[in-house]
Amino acid sequence: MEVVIDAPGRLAVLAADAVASLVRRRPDAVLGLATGSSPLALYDELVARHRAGLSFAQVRGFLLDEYVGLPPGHPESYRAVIDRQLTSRVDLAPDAVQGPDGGAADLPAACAAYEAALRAAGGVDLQVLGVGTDGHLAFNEPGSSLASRTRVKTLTAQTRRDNARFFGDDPEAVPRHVLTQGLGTILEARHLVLVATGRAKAEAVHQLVEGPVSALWPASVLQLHPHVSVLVDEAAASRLQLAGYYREAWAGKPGWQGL
Ligand SMILES: N[C@@H]1[C@@H](O)[C@H](O)[C@@H](COP(=O)(O)O)O[C@@H]1O
Repeated sequence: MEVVIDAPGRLAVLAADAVASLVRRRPDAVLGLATGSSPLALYDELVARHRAGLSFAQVRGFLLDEYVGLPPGHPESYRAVIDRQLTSRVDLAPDAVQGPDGGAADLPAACAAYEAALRAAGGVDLQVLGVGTDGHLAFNEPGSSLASRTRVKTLTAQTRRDNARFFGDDPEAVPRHVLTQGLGTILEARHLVLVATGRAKAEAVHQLVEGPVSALWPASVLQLHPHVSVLVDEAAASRLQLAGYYREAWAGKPGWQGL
C-alpha cells in the first residue's frame, strides 16, 4: 500500500496521471468509478485531459454501488450522478458506464448479473475509491464480509446522515437499501486508487492503512491487495502514525514510476 500526502489538487493530478497512462496503454481499459465528493477533482482533471486530446471512446466503466428503489432518472441515483460528473463531459460511449440495477424487481438476480458483467468485461483495471467516515468502502458498511460479492446492503444511520446533503438534508429521504459491489469484488480490480480529504476521514484513513484488518473498518481489507494507492490531504492524514515514513518513501520514489 502506498500512501501519498499532498494538496487535494495535486492528488487529483496524480490519480489522473494513473488513469491517463492506463488509457494510453490500453484504450479499451475498464475503469471502476466511484461517486461521492472525493473523486470530483479527479473527474474534473480527466475532463481537462480529454479536452487536451485524451480519448475515452473505447473505455468501459463500472460503478461501485447504487441506491435501491429511486425512481428511474432520479438525479441522485449514482447512474445520474456519474453522468453529470464524468460520462457526459468526456467521449465515453453512450451506455459504456453501467451500475448495479437498483430498480430491478429481482435484486439478487440484478447483483448476479452485475458480477457476470464485470467478469465478461475482464475485470476492472483501475478502481477509483472513496471511503466513508465509518470506514465503508462502496456501500460495504461495518460488519460486511471481507469476502462479500455484489449484494443488497442496509445503510447505517451514519451513512444516511452523511448522504442526507444530497436529499434535501433529510436522512429519512436517503434510501435505506443499496446494491454494492462486495469487498471481495472490489479486491479483484487490478489497481485501487483511493482518494480521501478532510478531517472527517482521518480516523477511517488511519484504520484502513494502519489498523487491523477487520469488518469493523471495511476499508482495512485493502491491506490484502497488492496494488493500492491511498491519496490523502494533510487533514485526512492527520491520524496516520507513520506519516513521516510515507512522506519520505514518496519523496524518494522515481517520478517515472507513477502510482
Ligand atoms: N457510496 C459512497 C462511497 O462510494 C463513497 O466513497 C463514500 C464517501 O463519500 P464522499 O466522497 O462524498 O465523502 O460514501 C458514499 O456513500
